[in-house]
Amino acid sequence: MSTQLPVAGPAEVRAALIRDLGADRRSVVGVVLVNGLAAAAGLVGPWLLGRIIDTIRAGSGDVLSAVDRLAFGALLFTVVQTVLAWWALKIGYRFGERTAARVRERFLQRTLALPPRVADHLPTGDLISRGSTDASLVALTLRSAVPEVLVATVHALFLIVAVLFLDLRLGLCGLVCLLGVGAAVRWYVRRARPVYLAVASTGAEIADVVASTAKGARTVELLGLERRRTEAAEASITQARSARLAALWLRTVLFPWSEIALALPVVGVLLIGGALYAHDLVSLGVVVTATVYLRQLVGPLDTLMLWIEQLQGAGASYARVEGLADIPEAELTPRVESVAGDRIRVDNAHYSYTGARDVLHGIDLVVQPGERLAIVGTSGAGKSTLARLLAGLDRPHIGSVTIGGTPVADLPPDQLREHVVLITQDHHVFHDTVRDNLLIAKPTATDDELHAALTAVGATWWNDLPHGLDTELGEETTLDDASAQQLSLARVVLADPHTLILDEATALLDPKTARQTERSLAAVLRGRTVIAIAHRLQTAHDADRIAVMEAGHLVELGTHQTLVTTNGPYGQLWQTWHAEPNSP
Ligand SMILES: Nc1ncnc2c1ncn2[C@@H]1O[C@H](COP(=O)(O)OP(=O)(O)OP(=O)(O)O)[C@@H](O)[C@H]1O
Repeated sequence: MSTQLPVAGPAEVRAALIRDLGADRRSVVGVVLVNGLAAAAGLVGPWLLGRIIDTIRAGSGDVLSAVDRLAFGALLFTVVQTVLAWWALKIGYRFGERTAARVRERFLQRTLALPPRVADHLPTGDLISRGSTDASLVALTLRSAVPEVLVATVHALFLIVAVLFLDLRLGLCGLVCLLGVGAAVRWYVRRARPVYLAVASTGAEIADVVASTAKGARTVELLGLERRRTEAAEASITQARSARLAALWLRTVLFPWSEIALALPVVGVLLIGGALYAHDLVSLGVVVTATVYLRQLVGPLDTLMLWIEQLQGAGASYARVEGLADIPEAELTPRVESVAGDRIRVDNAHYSYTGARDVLHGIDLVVQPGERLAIVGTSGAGKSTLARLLAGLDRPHIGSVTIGGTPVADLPPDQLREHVVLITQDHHVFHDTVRDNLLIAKPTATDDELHAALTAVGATWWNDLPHGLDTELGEETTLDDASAQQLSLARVVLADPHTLILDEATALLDPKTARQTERSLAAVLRGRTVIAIAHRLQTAHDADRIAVMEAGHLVELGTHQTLVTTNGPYGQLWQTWHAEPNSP
């Protein structure tokens, strides 16, 4: 597949948002209802103010006690409004937290469900920035923006409807003056999506360049590529800067324009209301109430403006987070009902990393269940590439690699690890408890099974852990290399695959760690099919059969005895090695 991750379209983002809101619809309805009550309570204060003015102007009866009653009413409703608004926000924030968690979990599940051959080719920086920066922005927006936008929208609608009810002429005047705000928002929203998508993707580009430079730091140093990598980083920073400046420019136009536009309704109503009052067509109290309502409108509209800006950035991030769902079906792996047997077959497998040059040229190989096969060959012969195909981390572009007739690379991760596991020197210990580090291999395992797996690989250190399986690794306890390797071998015991592929599992370890790891490995290998890339000919000697590779071809296949007798490439290698003074 392409190395670019898809971005969801506006319709998909809308659908995802509606689904997320719908999943917690009681809270959404709660926010709207409670806030509606708060907004209604907020309308009473200005209306009572208008009544106070009109009562004073009329001057009949007990003006003072009437004004006192009206003022007390205004105070009471202000308190009610404050309490209701606080309650609405509380429901809203809780809803936001739950929805944010749902979005993050969905992203994580989609990422974990990707088959290794897809995940392995994804741009790491882009994936990381979607899972961190983008997911956080979406979470923050859902937590804060959705409740506040709902609250502000309901409040603004109530105020507009109230002015219209109070006096239709003043209400219409206010609405016409509000058109300026609408025009500002329309202008901004039309331009914002591509600009914010560019901000997010150029940010991811920087992460990609930095991550790949850090990952290949030794190669960069060896080949003297520092200048080229620095230039690549500078180019991506320049692109990110232009994208951010474009976003900033949109903001510098939107905010001053909307500030001016927000003042217009008050000015308009004061002018028209003043003229109507001068001709006795409206009372002073109504003009004051309408002005206060429209003045109050600035609060929610300001909030909406601020969030519209944030929503554009969050919308772009939502599109990136949801984009993972758009990876074509063909790239994903449906569950395979059953795999018929444990036999591994490689038929005419051709593979190319770049699409230009094949590094494997028509490999044919059958590995019988329970067999120990060693793969030998000079550096660059294609041993590791073949191991990746056998482990389902990639698929050949011509030919096939199957287990029990099913293409290995078509198995979803949880099914794949029940059949075949590739063991290299790369083991990962998560900053998590020992239990959770092990359960990723078999989520249903009991504590007894976890203990048994650790014991099987000789990881006696688990007895000394301060909190047993609940000990946090990386915080309370750090594991040395041999123990970390044992932990990952215990995962293999739990996954219990019938086939193991070993690629440099101990080649670069220091002798003490290597010896310890080899002992642990021996326990794991028992009773399984083993395909080992052999760096020492002694390993090949002990195997049932040996496959010899040269320049991407499988040139010999047979038992040690046959190959030595034939005296082909392996026989000659064996003789040379035997002639060396320190060979056994
Ligand atoms: N990620 C990659 N991108 C492009 N080419 C690659 C990549 N990995 C390996 N190759 C090339 O594929 C060919 C086979 O490499 P491979 O690592 O499979 O050989 P190997 O026999 O395992 O070698 P070694 O024993 O040195 O690990 C080599 O020419 C190598 O340069």
